[in-house]
Amino acid sequence: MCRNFTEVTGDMICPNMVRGIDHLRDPRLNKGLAFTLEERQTLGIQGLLAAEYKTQEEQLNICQISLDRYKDSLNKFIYLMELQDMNEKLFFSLLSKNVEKYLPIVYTPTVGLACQRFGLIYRKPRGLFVTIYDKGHILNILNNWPEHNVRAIVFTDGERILGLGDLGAYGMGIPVGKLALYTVLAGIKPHQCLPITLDVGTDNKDLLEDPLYIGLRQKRVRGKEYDDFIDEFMKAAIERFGPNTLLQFEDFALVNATRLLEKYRDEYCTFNDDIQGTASVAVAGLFAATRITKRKMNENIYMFLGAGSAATGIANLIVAAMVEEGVNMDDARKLIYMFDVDGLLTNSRQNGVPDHAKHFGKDIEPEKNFEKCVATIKPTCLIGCSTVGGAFNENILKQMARNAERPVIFALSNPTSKAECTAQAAYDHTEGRCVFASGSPFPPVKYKDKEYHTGQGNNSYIFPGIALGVIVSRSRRIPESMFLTAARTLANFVSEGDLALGRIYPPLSDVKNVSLNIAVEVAKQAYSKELATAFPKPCDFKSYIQNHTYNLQYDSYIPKFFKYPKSPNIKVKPVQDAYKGLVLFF
Ligand SMILES: NC(=O)c1ccc[n+]([C@@H]2O[C@H](COP(=O)([O-])OP(=O)(O)OC[C@H]3O[C@@H](n4cnc5c(N)ncnc54)[C@H](O)[C@@H]3O)[C@@H](O)[C@H]2O)c1
Ligand SMILES: O=C(O)C[C@H](O)C(=O)O
Ligand SMILES: [Mg+2]
Repeated sequence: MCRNFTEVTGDMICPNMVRGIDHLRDPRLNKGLAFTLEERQTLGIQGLLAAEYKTQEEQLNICQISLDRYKDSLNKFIYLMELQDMNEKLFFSLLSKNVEKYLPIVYTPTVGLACQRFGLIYRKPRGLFVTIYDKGHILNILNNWPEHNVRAIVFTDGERILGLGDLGAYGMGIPVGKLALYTVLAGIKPHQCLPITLDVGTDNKDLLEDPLYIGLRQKRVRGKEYDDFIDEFMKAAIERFGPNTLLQFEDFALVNATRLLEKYRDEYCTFNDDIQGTASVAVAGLFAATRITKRKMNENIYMFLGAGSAATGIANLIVAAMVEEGVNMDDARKLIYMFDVDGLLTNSRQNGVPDHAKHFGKDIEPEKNFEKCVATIKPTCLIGCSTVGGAFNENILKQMARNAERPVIFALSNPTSKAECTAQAAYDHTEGRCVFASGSPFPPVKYKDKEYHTGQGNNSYIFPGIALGVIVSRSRRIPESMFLTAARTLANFVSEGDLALGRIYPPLSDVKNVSLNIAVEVAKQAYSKELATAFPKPCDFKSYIQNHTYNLQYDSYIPKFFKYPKSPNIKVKPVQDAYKGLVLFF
């Protein structure tokens, strides 16, 4: 039996005709043993499956049992990737069912390990690899992508994968993981998402010598040739998929991240997740923390370890938040200190202040000892975006406990091994008085017989909702104000119960609702700023957006008008319990 794809799925457009067997081979159509007998017979696939019928719920239980059998997190990751390649709805419904349990596998920290071992676990390709040698015909490569209705691209050049450094083409795990979260946390349809790795080589010596490496085996191309390549990619992306295609920069190194964002933000529908998404989630956490510390945003002194993409993104949004609350911009900047690999950002230090962080250079004596800075400057908020695991040592944490009654400590570097301190260390060395968040999840902390559930200050609370709002409104651009709005929306979701548990973010199980609300605010802003291009403007934003999201439930492949002809000679008899739902002919 042949049918059109559009007819089958309702929203996929594909000129190819779909045969019965394609329902087993195509992960978007496959339901495994959940094909009813009627479907099996209608599609001509009866006998290609075992006789048993299983509901989606039963299949989910089997997946959970299978996953629980694996002790090694990388094996869990491989299982989930294979599930995604086999049965997309089952994959996404499994992740949605228990976000707290499965996010740490498809996302940080396990995705970091998966990227490091990408050559070993690479089986079925997912996403596009565009290499520097495709320069001049990138559009042709994008034309090879079989989906036409792509609305969002997450792309990396693999140079700063989490805090793990240059992983070259192995970085593909990141855009794939981010886009899985687009669907799980915001309900964006999977076929509208495209992960891309821009392969310009790698400067990672180990990878260049790794026999398993799958990318270009050469040093990174830099300078004009790199810039021209990125330029051609950006142009080709919108030529192929339309002018309002969302282009999310992910895990670019500091040398490129800020300058590329500045170059493209007013010309394309683009944002840098590490700069802007991170800023938004961190500021949301700081907003929520004010309810515990009773200090307003401008009653804090902020100290960053790391002054790269994430740190300066956060610092700039903290300033914007204070300005919105009536604080003078210069006064706001004075409250923020930064410390990078060369020491405190002071105007008189040897290498000067890097351009991207120039607003935060201070006219004080240079200092290379971070611990000393924490003791003399006495920050009340300490924010780690340095990629240096364990950098917030016992002395530093104890000093923070002296600096404030309720010190705020964010260890945002990923994956877990790169976190500036663990949740347990933060509580132990601040007598349980800290307000803590980390980029990767930590298990609950016990301090003096009380259990605390610390929050995950990760941009995953932000980028899916921003993307959903941008996609549904077809916004032409993504102004900075959307990230501040997203931060306020997220902070409003933090309940008194969360705060009592020590959490300044809502539980991960609420993220879907958070994303929906962020999307509503983002879309409203797109219309009010005349950036939206989807018309007519919706009356009820929430239900409009909900109507555009992915349905996790299996589709029925029996067209409504189709009545399966029952032969009078066939006796239909329901079989015993083991064959629940399956009707066999005897
Ligand atoms: N939680 C989140 O949502 C989130 C979001 C983005 C980035 N991050 C994490 O933050 C980290 C940094 O990301 P980025 O994009 O800012 O990277 P980046 O390369 O742009 O910046 C790293 C910064 O750390 C500084 N640094 C390096 N070694 C240092 C040392 N020994 N002492 C002091 N400073 C040092 C560098 O000078 C630089 O300023 C990564 O681990 C990343 O995973 C987390
Ligand atoms: O990927 C993450 O978990 C967050 C962030 O984008 C990062 O680069 O660390
Ligand atoms: Mg990132």
